Amino acid sequence: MTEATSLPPLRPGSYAFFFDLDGTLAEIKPQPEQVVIPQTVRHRLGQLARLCDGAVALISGRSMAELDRLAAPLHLPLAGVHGAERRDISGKVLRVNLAPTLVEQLSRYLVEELSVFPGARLEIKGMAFALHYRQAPQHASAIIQLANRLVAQHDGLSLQPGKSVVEIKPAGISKGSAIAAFMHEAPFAGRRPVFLGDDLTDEAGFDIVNELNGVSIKIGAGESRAQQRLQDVQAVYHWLEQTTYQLEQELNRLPLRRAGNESFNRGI
Ligand SMILES: O=P(O)(O)OC[C@H]1O[C@H](O[C@H]2O[C@H](CO)[C@@H](O)[C@H](O)[C@H]2O)[C@H](O)[C@@H](O)[C@@H]1O
Repeated sequence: MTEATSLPPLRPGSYAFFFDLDGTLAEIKPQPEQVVIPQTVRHRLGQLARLCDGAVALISGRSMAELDRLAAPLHLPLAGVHGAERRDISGKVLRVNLAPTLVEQLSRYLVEELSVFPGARLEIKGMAFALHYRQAPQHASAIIQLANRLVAQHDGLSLQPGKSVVEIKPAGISKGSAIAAFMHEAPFAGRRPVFLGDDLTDEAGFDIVNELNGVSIKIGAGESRAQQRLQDVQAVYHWLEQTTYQLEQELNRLPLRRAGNESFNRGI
């Protein structure tokens, strides 16, 4: 895996950008609600979206409501809850839901079961449940076992391990299928996908991006199927700045090139 540098220059408008959130656009924090995307980074994302006709999406384990809150005032195409919900550029939303009775039953069960592990936290995301143990590392294996047991008992559920968290989500969804769906529709279709992510859930995204001859970038240490690596979130911010600058320069050069060609054609 190589260190990620700038993207190979392509015709402006050739790239589509997909960003994971926690650990990629925002530093990991002790609690999920402490996370922020710095204002300068949101500004840069907006600039990038303008430079590529809106082909910039967030692909996250968080719910879309959370993503909108964290990215405000941007209103980007989104895939939330590891791909269980998706909003396209026109605002159309698609969701994979669990039966309401199952959600209710699992919520009640998990609240009770996690209450015996001080520091553990349950995040209920509608169709998925994140069992956080960042503040209860001594209970990690018991919490993972609990999640495993539940998934084994219910068809239609699957496990998503992450950073100090194990999540229970609908089976058959992934960040990879969310990116693939975006790549079939405007303004993403026909472009080369670039995806940055830091965690296990992002590997499915790297797979599809690799298949589509795109650029996959792993943030931080650890095994990955991504082609390139950036050291940390600060390196992502630097990469984003460089990439936006590069695209802007390429776009700015276009009218000059055309003017130059016209002069050439007219023999001036
Ligand atoms: O796919 P992502 O955008 O990376 O989201 C993955 C999960 O991120 C959040 O949890 C993680 O970040 C928290 C804040 O830094 C941290 O406290 C926690 O330990 C991490 O697991 C979020 O709470 C989850 O819902 C996301 O699925």
